[in-house]
Amino acid sequence: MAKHDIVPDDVPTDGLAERVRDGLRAVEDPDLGSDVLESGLVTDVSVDERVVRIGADLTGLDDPTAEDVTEALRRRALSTPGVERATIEGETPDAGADDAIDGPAGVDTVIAVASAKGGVGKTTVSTQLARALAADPDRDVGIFDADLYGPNVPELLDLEGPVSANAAGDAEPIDAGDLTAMSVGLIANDEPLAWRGAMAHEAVSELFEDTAWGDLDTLVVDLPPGTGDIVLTALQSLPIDGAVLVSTPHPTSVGDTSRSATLFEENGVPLLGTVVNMRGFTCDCGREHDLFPDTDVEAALDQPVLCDLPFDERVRDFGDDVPPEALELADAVRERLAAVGDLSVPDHALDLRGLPKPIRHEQATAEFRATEPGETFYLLNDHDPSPLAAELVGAVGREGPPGDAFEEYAVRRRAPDEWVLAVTR
Ligand SMILES: Nc1ncnc2c1ncn2[C@@H]1O[C@H](COP(=O)(O)OP(=O)(O)OP(=O)(O)O)[C@@H](O)[C@H]1O
Repeated sequence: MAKHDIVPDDVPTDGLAERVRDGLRAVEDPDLGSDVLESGLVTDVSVDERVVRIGADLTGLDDPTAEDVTEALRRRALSTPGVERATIEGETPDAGADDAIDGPAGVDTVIAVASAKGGVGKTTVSTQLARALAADPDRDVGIFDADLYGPNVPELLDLEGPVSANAAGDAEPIDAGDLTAMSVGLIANDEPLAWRGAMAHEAVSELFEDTAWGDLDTLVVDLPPGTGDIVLTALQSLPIDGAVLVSTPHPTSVGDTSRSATLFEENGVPLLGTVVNMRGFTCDCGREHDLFPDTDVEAALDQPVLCDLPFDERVRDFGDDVPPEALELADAVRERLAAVGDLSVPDHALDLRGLPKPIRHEQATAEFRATEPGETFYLLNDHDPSPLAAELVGAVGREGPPGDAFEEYAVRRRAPDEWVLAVTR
């Protein structure tokens, strides 16, 4: 952020926003010719401790013009006596919203359950996890079966269609005891599923979006297996807060799971950990057998093992009692969610969404430089800010004395088009 050359301490901050607004009237809207306030290009001016934030609707302008206007607004704001810093924020309504779905309004947390391969127990784990989370009488929990090629949740929970629509035309989830459930299987009428590509993606995201989930604390999503396009588009379009991976302890399964982990990480979905399914069994004589005692899943995947599930009838029993291992899994998931949890974003976070790309870098660098040592710099973006973060940390880190450099930063995807970066200097 550019600093005002002279900041007389005695310039009062009372009425500063109004004085900045007056100054901005000298900037012309390049499309309409009138001043930027009259034309509505500037949508908001606020001041906090001599830091001015200007909301601007730059959506109709090409990048070079938007850059010029942004620069003119910033210069004008900084030339107002008493202003120390000035930041421009773009309008965000359509920023990056192409395929992204905003979370269902009443759903607090979405947990995805995924596996690298079919048949490793993903549906069993997601269904038992949902039941275990719902065992808390104070929590409302739903399950969304997005596994197009094996939508088995209805079978496990003994559910049948038809699915009815509410007055708004949204699909009503089916009551499944302590849970509510929706499955692509409930709308497919037992027809062979031969969905491909865009059609499959649309089926998953549309059903997710068009389901009347109501108020839920947690929604568990059983994703299709693999790392192909359908999983990719599902994890890019659904508002997932954290993912649980399911693997068997077989070294090949663990190797494949590490590729799934990479896919999730690359898409900014926090990994909560792995469930190692069919870890071992207890024989009739009572002895426990670990099928792959040498496999250190935690080390191989570099993420926590949430629980080891035995190969046992109990795990695949969806009767009245939730298996104790599933209750432990639910505890571990809640704990991990709290640990990786949402980065809460303060009001003063720099919101880069809606700004042309060249301006984003410039503004982020300026604000980051102005962050005091010990303070945390927060930034909102409509796509993964990791490359920008690495650039900031590298460039500004090198400016300080040796040993002062910092490399740690946290990136979270709060929604498909809302990413948060936090760096503490
Ligand atoms: N821990 C376990 N102990 C005993 N049986 C299990 C266990 N986990 C899963 N199973 C059984 O293994 C089979 C496959 O499980 P499941 O359907 O959950 O896998 P999946 O990964 O969802 O498969 P897909 O998505 O390919 O259909 C099912 O018959 C299930 O009952």
